[in-house]
Amino acid sequence: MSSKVKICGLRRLRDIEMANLYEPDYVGFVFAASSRQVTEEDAESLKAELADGILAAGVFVNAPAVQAARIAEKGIIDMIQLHGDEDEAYICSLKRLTGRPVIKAVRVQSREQILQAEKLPCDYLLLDTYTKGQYGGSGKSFDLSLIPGLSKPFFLAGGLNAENVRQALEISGAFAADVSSAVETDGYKDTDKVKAFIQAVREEKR
Ligand SMILES: O=C(O)c1ccccc1NCC(=O)[C@H](O)[C@H](O)COP(=O)(O)O
Repeated sequence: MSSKVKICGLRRLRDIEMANLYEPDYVGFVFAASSRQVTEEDAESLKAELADGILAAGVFVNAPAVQAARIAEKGIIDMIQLHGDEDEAYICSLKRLTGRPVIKAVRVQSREQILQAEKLPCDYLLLDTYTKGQYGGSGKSFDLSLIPGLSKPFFLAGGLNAENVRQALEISGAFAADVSSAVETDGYKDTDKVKAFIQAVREEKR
């Protein structure tokens, strides 16, 4: 099956116009502390302009479940992406409150850690690079040989770019490729880089 693609950290109207043009499967709005952080109000305006077929994931780090639930309830996000220390009880309550798919990020340090995370009641994993003091969006890659055989679909993240993404998808067997840093110039999403990344993922289909 062909791989999906997610562009994370959109925060300007022009980012949404770019997404509508190149049609990634998913975009991400970062609500956690980050240079890419958006407010609920920003995200609401951006989602209103996003084409119907593109799903928006809200990215949270140890946020109160009611915050994510409120944003989902307003229709600002279609999926919930958790990058902190959220546990089974937290994920269960979020699913009960929202009924939305949950993506649980793992900042990969070991194979065992990924296998443990697979037992969580999330719909997808997102395997990302462990960087001390940073919850995501580091632009750094990790050792793909740490990824065990998984029955749960997973997003592959961490230092992907248009040059390395096809090989990374082939090696890992990921359901989707997720990118942020490599499709930016000076901290903002760059149309040409986004286009090249999406094309690279989609060429992998052939
Ligand atoms: O991107 C951020 O600033 C961020 C901050 C806090 C938690 C998660 C964050 N990003 C989540 C993502 O989905 C990124 O796309 C993922 O970490 C990959 O980023 P990159 O290595 O820069 O491509």
